[in-house]
Amino acid sequence: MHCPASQTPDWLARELLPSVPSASVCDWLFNEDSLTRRLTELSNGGFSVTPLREGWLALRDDECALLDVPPGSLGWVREVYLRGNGQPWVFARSVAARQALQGSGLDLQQLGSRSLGELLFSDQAFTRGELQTCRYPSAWLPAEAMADGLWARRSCFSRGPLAVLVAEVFLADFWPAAGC
Ligand SMILES: C=C(O[C@@H]1C=C(C(=O)O)C=C[C@H]1O)C(=O)O
Repeated sequence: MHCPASQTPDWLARELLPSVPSASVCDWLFNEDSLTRRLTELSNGGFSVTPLREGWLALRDDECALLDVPPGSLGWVREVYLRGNGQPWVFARSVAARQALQGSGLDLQQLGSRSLGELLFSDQAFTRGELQTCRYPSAWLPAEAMADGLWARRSCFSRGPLAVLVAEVFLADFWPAAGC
């Protein structure tokens, strides 16, 4: 799905943000620990993952740029809700280019409602790249979660030639639950 340039977000590292969010928001945007672990703690064990859409799709321009593959490259796309006590707290979109996945041994297609984080954080061979943030385009969210100006973050988990780009959008109901 080609997105007009006006919609392609400007992902920025913390030090490049024109205005820095509150300390509590920054903690969620830039903390490098597993979000699965943190949401499990915040929900007192009430964490769950709901797959929304998965499949081989053309990756978006901002994804291709970061993964350093040609525009329109095919990749595995996994979109999920991360829920706290049943409430959608985060919309996550994780992608990996098809040619990098093939032969990598990483089988994203079998994950289902297990957390991708359990895979990425249990394998010491994965290294996490810089965390970047943006205000996520509302049109890229599921209809029921659409809202302007939601904070998102993304980072790339790499293992040799394989790169998994994980974007996490904090939904409106998350911030009151986190006490922010
Ligand atoms: C990278 C992590 O995995 C989480 C789990 C995801 C999934 O199951 O699709 C997506 C985004 C992540 O927040 C993590 O726990 O930090």
